[in-house]
Amino acid sequence: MPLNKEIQPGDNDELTRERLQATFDTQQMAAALWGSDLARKRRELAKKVDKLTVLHDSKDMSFMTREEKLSENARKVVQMFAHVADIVEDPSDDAEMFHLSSNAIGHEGHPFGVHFVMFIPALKAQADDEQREKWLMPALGLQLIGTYAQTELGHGTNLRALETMATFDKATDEFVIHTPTVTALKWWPGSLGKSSNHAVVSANLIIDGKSYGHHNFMVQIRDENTHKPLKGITVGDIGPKMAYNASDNGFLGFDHHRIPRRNMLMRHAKVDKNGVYTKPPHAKIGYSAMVHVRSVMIGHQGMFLGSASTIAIRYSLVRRQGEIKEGSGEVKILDYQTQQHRLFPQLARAYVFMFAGKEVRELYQKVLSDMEKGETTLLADLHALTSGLKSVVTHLCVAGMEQCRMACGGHGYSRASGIPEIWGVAVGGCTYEGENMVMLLQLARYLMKAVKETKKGKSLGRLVDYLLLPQDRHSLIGRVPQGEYGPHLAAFEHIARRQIFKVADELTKLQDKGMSKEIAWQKKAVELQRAARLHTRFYLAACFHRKVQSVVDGRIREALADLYHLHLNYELLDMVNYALEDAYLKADQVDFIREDMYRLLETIRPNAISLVDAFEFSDRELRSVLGRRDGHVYENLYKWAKESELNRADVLPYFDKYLKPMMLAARQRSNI
Ligand SMILES: CCCCCCCCCC/C=C\C/C=C/C(=O)SCCNC(=O)CCNC(=O)[C@H](O)C(C)(C)COP(=O)(O)OP(=O)(O)OC[C@H]1O[C@@H](n2cnc3c(N)ncnc32)[C@H](O)[C@@H]1OP(=O)(O)O
Ligand SMILES: Cc1cc2nc3c(=O)[nH]c(=O)nc-3n(C[C@H](O)[C@H](O)[C@H](O)COP(=O)(O)OP(=O)(O)OC[C@H]3O[C@@H](n4cnc5c(N)ncnc54)[C@H](O)[C@@H]3O)c2cc1C
Repeated sequence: MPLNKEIQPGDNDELTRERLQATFDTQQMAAALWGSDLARKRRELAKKVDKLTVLHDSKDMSFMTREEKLSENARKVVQMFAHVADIVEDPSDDAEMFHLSSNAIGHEGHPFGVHFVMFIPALKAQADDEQREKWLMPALGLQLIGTYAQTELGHGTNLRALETMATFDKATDEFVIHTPTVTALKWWPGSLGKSSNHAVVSANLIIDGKSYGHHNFMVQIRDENTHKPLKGITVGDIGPKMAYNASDNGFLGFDHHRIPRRNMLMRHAKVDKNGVYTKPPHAKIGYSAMVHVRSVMIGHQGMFLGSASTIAIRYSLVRRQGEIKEGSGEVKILDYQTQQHRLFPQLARAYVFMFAGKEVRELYQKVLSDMEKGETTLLADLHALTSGLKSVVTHLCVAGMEQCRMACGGHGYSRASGIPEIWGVAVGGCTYEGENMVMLLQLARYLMKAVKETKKGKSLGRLVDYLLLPQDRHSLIGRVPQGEYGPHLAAFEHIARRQIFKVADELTKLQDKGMSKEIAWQKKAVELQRAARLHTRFYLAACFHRKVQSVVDGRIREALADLYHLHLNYELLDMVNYALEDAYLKADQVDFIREDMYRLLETIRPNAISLVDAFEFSDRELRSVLGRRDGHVYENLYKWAKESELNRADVLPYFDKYLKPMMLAARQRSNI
């Protein structure tokens, strides 16, 4: 059977020649990346979106003001829901809906972003049956627009310091929601500024003067018809951001605003009409919407890096600059070893982040169904895993995307490349849903607990059972037959385990000297977050291994294995200092890793375009002139530039207003 190679009439010949070299079928690789069902659905929905002009951008968003962006994406999201039944197979499938919104709307935000990613998950996990009936059904039916209002102007990380109050008034069976200070204003919630009319609000539950910590409450903030803020509510937009400017992240204040008692989300924690409080089965069960987003972010971030890699690799096969051999003509920039070294490891990361995203979603679904039954044993594991992955993946994604941008030279800096916007969206992920450093320290807590268990000969679970294994003193990399990569994965494991035990021992020593646990933690915090990073990078490498092993088709497995082996080499070199510290690796082994990495860059080179084609991003979804599937970059860059709002007239008013008078005056002065 012929292999699918994504060749279409009118493609740039250079790209066609590249595509013909592929050793595998891109549609089969897409199935490995997305899962065969989702890959098929993506392909079909992209075709349908192409035909539905109401879903198309009315002009490039780069040339729009914020208000135009908000209005444009509100228009498109409404059209998207109006046509949803004709486009997707299952509107309740988040993954399919995400791809529809990625194609039709892009990633700059829209009024229902937080509604679907946090508001609804919060209701699903935390509202009781009656409350689900009251709010979840209307929310799913788009009768209301919700947001998730937790962060305040003064505090985002330290949730225990949130100031918004929900004081129970027994006499009226209501909560009084109040913002006592300016720092207590809710700040940042997506779509709050101008779009939402409901919010899940985190506030301190106070009953008879006693605080029970923050809980979640359903608050209507705007009138459903006039959209005006309700009495006692102040709400607005927090202003422009680095990116994500089609989202109206907002502020929100309450002046003794009253809501019924039953507006507290009461699936787990409860308050009855007498003010009697019932504790939830797990203290952090109210954090489930955050865990949900962290779990979806992993795959999304992989996709962002996949988009940037697609743009940079396709462009690097169109762009020619300089000669390798004098007189033999200019080469494609992807033929430079430095360009391959810059881009292929990012491509490999995009692949593994997408695989890890799938694994973590499966664990999330399991924990969610356990929670339905009041079972919370796996919550700590999920929290630890998502905290580490969220931090490492977002950090490596933005570092990788920056490489992609620089690899495109000057044109990468233009918004026409599409990279600045996705970079800006991805970098937000380092901050939202828990600042990365803070989340790494959450994982470190879990790892330190795991060490304690290990010392008793027990394991906390599958994610950390490698801590029970003995340490090898020396690596076998380069000491076993060429082509065996078991020792590479073992090196990730060794490095992570060593750092985890090292910092655990250091903490114990400090405490043995009389230092408090908290101060010892501070003294070792940098080392602790390193342990969390190394553990997560081991998890990612092991996840890549699991994926390669699971592929049945030989050609796909071989092409994926090349990326996996490149990933092992590149990441090990990135963290090689840890392996040199205890002489686990010797200098000749480091050279071996490097040489093997250079060999793999050459092996991957002919498959490069097909490895990015396999993401199957449509041009509409990619929104990049440089990353166009057909490779016709230059004529379209020129066309794009002509759309610039500055080109609407040859002479703009500021010339007559400022520059001309200044030059005239200067000329007059020089004539005197
Ligand atoms: C159709 C789909 C469309 C998709 C479109 C997508 C587009 C949308 C894009 C949206 C963009 C942005 C949305 C962003 C939203 C937000 O940012 S919402 C706000 C997020 N905020 C945070 O993440 C705050 C971070 N801070 C925290 O999580 C906590 O404060 C912190 C964990 C740091 C500490 O919490 P405390 O309550 O103070 O904890 P403490 O009392 O010290 O106890 C620690 C203890 O608790 C365990 N723990 C903490 N969290 C959890 C959890 N979630 N689950 C389980 N366990 C948890 C922790 O491990 C400790 O346990 P230990 O046993 O004591 O060690
Ligand atoms: C694009 C975007 C969308 C958002 N959407 C929402 C939303 O829909 N709803 C919502 O409620 N919020 C939202 N947020 C807010 C977001 O969740 C918070 O900004 C985030 O949790 C970080 O909190 P912070 O801003 O208080 O940072 P800070 O905690 O002030 O962080 C500042 C620095 O202090 C360090 N730091 C803080 N605490 C510790 C610690 N314990 N140990 C070590 N270092 C520490 C951090 O590592 C960081 O370097 C959004 C934010 C962004 C950027």
